Amino acid sequence: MAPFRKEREAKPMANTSLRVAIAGLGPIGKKVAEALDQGIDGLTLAAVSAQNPEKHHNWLGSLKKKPAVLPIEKLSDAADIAIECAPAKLLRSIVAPFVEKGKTAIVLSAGALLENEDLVELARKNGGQIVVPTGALIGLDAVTAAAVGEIHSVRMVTRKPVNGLAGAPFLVENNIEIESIKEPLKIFDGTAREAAKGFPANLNVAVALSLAGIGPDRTRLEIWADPALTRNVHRVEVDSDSARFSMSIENIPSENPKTGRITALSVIALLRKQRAALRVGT
Ligand SMILES: NC(=O)C1=CN([C@@H]2O[C@H](COP(=O)(O)OP(=O)(O)OC[C@H]3O[C@@H](n4cnc5c(N)ncnc54)[C@H](OP(=O)(O)O)[C@@H]3O)[C@@H](O)[C@H]2O)C=CC1
Ligand SMILES: O=C([O-])CC(=O)C(=O)O
Repeated sequence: MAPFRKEREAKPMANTSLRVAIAGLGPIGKKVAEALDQGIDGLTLAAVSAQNPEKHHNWLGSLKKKPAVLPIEKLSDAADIAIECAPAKLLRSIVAPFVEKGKTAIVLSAGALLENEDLVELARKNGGQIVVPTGALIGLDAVTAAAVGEIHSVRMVTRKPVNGLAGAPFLVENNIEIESIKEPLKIFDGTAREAAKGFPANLNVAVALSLAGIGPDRTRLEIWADPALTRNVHRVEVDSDSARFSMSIENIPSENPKTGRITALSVIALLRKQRAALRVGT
C-alpha cells in the first residue's frame, strides 16, 4: 500500500511545470524567452528582468503569454530556475537569492563566478545548483569527462573581430589600440583568471572551459584581434591521460557583436534536457 501511495504522490511532482526567470533581455535572454514562450516541455516562462523594461514593451507584447516583469531582486519569489544573462557585475544579485532558496541558477556571465566563488558554497549549503552551460564554446562534455581522469594541459586561442573586443578593460588599461589595426594582433597571453578580469564581457568561454577542466590558473589563453574576421573563433587543445583532442568553433555574432548566436541555443538545449525522456551528452 505504501509504495503505491508514494508513486501516486510522485507523479504530479514530475508533471509540475518549473517556472523560469530570465535576468537580462539581450540577444541571449530574448531568444531563450521566445523558445520558452513557444513551449519547452515542463517549463514555463514566469518572469523577466531588464534595466529598461519600457524598451522591451513591443517585444513583450509579441509573446503568446506575457511573463511578469520584475526587478532582479524579486525574481526568486516568482521562479524555480534563473537564467542569468545580464552584465557580469549583476551576477551575485541574480544568483544568490536563487541558490540560497535551494533553487537553480544558470549562469552565462561565467567569468564573474571567479570573484564570487562563495556562491558555490552557498548553493551547496542550501541544496541549490549553479549551472554553467557550454554557451559559445564547444566540447565541455569531453573536457569534464577527461577531468575525471588527469588533464595535463588546456590551451585556448581566441580570435575575434575588432568590435567583439573593443572597450575591454584590459585594452583600456594597457593603452592597446585595436580600432585601426590592419593585421591580426595578439593582445593577451595569460590564464583564464586573468582573462576574466581583463575581458569580463568577451571571454566567459575561457572561464567555463577552466571550470570544466583544470581551473582558471592552469588554463592558458591567447586572444587575438583580427580585422579580417567576421566570426568569434575559439580553438581549444586538451592533453589528458585518456585522450588528446582539439576543437574549434566559429561563432556568428548576434546583435551584440561580443556574443555568439549559438550561446542562446546552448541554453535552450540545456532547458530541453531538464524533462527529456532521452538525454544525449554528459
Ligand atoms: N558563457 C558564454 O558562453 C557567453 C556568455 N555571455 C555573457 O552573457 C551575458 C549576456 O549577454 P547578452 O545576451 O549579449 O546581453 P547584453 O549585454 O546585450 O544585454 C544585457 C541585458 O541585461 C539587462 N540589464 C542591465 N542591467 C540590468 C539590471 N539592473 N536589471 C535587469 N537587467 C539588466 C539589459 O537591459 P536593457 O535591455 O533594458 O538595457 C540587457 O537586456 C553577458 O555577461 C555576456 O558576457 C555572452 C556570450 C557567451
Ligand atoms: O565568451 C564570451 O563571452 C563570448 C564569446 O566568446 C563568443 O560568443 O564567442
